[in-house]
Amino acid sequence: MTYTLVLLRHGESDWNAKNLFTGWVDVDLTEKGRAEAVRGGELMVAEGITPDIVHTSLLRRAITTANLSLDVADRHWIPVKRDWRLNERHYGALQGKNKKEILEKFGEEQFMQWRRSYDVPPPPIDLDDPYAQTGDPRYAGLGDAMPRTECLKDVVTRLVPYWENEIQNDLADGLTVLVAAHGNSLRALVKVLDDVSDADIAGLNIPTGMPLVYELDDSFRPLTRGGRYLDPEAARAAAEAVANQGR
Ligand SMILES: O=C(O)[C@H](O)COP(=O)(O)O
Repeated sequence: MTYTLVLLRHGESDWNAKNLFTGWVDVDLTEKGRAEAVRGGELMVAEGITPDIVHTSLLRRAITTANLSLDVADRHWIPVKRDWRLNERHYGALQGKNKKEILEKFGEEQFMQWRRSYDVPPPPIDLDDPYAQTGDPRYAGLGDAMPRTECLKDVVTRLVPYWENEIQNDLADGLTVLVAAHGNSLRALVKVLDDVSDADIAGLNIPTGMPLVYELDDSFRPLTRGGRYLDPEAARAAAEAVANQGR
């Protein structure tokens, strides 16, 4: 049995366009981001990929991307599951800060450590920071699990139970699963899928709005490491642009 898993990072957001660290701040898509989501759906149609169920984060940039891409594919009606475990990495006190300004203020090494190290989180966000999620009803059930910052390792830790229980269960039922999520929650999932080392994951960047398809074996291991972007040329260029953010 081969299972099909499609990963889709949301289209360009307002804060991607403004070069701001976003994390759990619930910003919308830009017009370009909406067009990317539509194009993602068109690519799935062209490849004959028909998602049977969609999993999203609790953030509107992922939810709207899923809706737009599924609408084009005439799959707007499929069941949906949403979970905070698919949210973007919480960017701590960097949320709302400009990437270029943080790079200039703290230097390349610190900037990259915060952005791409596996286990060094940014400083925690103050609970009264305007970009904290204090009191946000969608996280009311989290209690002590509510993060004030996260490194990628923290994201792997919170994502793995969701991958193993929710997503794998749907795959095992023979469903084609679409996961609409974020740059770093998808980096975490790819790390687990492809067994990428803690060091090498720093070099992996996920472009916005580009479907990445994994065919998986009975043990949910990829048949092809790294999966397959439906538009590989565009994905390579867009991933490069993500890598260079802040410069
Ligand atoms: O939260 C953010 O700022 C972006 O979605 C991901 O940012 P990064 O590529 O700088 O980690």
